[in-house]
Amino acid sequence: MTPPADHPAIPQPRIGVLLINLGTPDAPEPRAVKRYLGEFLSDRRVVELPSIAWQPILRGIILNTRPKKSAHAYSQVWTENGSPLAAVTRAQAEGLKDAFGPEVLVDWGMRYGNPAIGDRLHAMKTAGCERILLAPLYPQYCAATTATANDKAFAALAQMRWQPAIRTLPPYHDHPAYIDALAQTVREDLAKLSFTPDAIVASFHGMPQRTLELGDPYHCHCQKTGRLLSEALGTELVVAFQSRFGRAKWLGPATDDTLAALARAGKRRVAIVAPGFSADCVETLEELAIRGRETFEEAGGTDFAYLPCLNAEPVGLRMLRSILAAELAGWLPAA
Ligand SMILES: C=CC1=C(C)c2cc3[nH]c(cc4nc(cc5[nH]c(cc1n2)c(C)c5CCC(=O)O)C(CCC(=O)O)=C4C)c(C)c3C=C
Ligand SMILES: [Fe+2]
Ligand SMILES: [Fe+2]
Repeated sequence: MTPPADHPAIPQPRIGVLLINLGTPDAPEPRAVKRYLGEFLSDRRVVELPSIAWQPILRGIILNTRPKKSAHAYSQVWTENGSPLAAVTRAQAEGLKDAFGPEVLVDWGMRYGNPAIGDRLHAMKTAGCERILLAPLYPQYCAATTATANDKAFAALAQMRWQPAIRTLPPYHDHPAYIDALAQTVREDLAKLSFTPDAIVASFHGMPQRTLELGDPYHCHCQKTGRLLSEALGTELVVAFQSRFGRAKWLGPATDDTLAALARAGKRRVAIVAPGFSADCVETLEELAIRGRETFEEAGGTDFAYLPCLNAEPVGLRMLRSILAAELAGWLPAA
């Protein structure tokens, strides 16, 4: 039946998959970094302090000191395609473009900065997506990453008259496809090294210790990934937590202390991998690959290798395709 002439246009129904990562500055410059950090560190899921106490510290101290230092870190890893985190997340979305058939649109968005989650959800809805899978690309669940990404998406959906049906990607810290993909890349990368490491470190992003006590499963998810990866590789892994921020107690052991302690204990050859990051970013490429190496060598280490994340490598894309396809079950026509 033809709709009346004044009926709003209704596009062909489609399914959307929105890959979500943390977000990154638009440029490796203090002004852009300040804007990004201002949004990121004002998120009450990230810094769980009352605004009245935190905002004066953030605006009065942190945003006047940190952007310059962080901009320098970003400038050391910036690529011709922009920030590594954005470049890789874009490449992951492009790499999965045809993975689920012509009726599935794969896009990407960032929790902070650009492309904004709300803008991408509106674009997907305009393109006809009546069902959307939100996929925060954090293998280990954390309120400061997974939950806030979903919160942001739901805040955008709250503005829509005709909301799409929504699913969210669960944590995949112990998913066999994820562990197998990690084990395969670690094995292949180790085989390319000119040395055999005395120790392999699995470094995860840190969190305040208090979040573990309050019931966030992040620490347990990281430990489980570490154990499963160690079992898959058939070798011991040293689990550590990086990127300490602020004065509160954070999960430990700290990655920098661990690297120095290994060197001092005579483990002179070390490889380090960051299984909690689905894309290489300033935290892996600058903090681990550059500063981690310096820390290790200053403590007497001789050989250091940073092993890249799964990124948009074929093995990483195969893993994402498999875990996303499982979440689309019942939405996609049976294969
Ligand atoms: C992978 C999980 C992550 C958790 C958990 C996390 C918690 C967390 N982070 C900060 C502070 C900063 N993080 C920064 C960068 C950053 N963090 C993650 C991931 C997690 N963060 C990623 C992927 C990145 C890289 C972004 C990029 O542009 O490449 C930064 C910015 C860099 C810097 O200035 O050092 C800060 C600050 C807190 C406070 C926190 C939990 C409480
Ligand atoms: Fe972080
Ligand atoms: Fe735990």
